[in-house]
Amino acid sequence: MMQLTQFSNTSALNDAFASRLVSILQQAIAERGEAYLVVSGGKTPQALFNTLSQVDLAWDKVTVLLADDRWLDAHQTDSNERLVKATLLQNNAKAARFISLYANVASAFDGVAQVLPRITPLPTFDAVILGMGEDGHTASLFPCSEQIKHGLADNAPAVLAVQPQTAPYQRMSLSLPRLLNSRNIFLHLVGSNKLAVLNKAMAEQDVLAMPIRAFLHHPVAQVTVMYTEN
Ligand SMILES: O=C(O)[C@H](O)[C@@H](O)[C@H](O)[C@H](O)COP(=O)(O)O
Repeated sequence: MMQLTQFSNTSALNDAFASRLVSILQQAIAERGEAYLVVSGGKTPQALFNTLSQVDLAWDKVTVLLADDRWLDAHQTDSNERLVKATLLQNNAKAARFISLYANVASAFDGVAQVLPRITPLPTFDAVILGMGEDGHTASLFPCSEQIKHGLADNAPAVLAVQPQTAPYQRMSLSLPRLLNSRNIFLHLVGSNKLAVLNKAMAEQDVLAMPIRAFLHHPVAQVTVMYTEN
């Protein structure tokens, strides 16, 4: 199920989104003593990360991880880990714990053995922030990849290695069931081209053609779309 929340500009969206996330994380800390926040890389969330990094929160009780990363060491420009460390894990949020999806081996496929034990034991997440590509991928669940059925399967492991055919780098991605195991799921979209992709995803059901549909059409999960045109 999908609920669309529309904002008049990026800063209104980021302010509202940051306060919503803060109340979710605060409630988690109050109830369970810790909070788990899953974020996406790419261009869309960068300004949100900056806003979020400055909020007043018991960040030392928050664990941050990525929905997916490119198989690059954390010093390389296109690494999502680099991005999160440079934008989100700054200011107050520097105190948060970060769990990496990377290991220093040549291939993501070889890295699964090291990354899986970091993610499998984690409890239900408090918030997952997804992004979406113009081909309908989310996290690194790419429609073009050989691994897509594996990543969308009900019994998929928490993480899997993915080789996209239409995007650079091997990826490490959380699977559909691991991402769905969250108290709150958001989809963060900026720009009318992303709204057009969302509308296309809503219009039909084929999840292998557009993996984001597995979230949007899920019979139980509620996906809150945070959207602004610019
Ligand atoms: O590693 C990644 O690239 C992401 O996590 C990916 O799923 C991203 O969210 C979308 O591709 C949207 O990317 P943009 O925000 O750059 O449009």
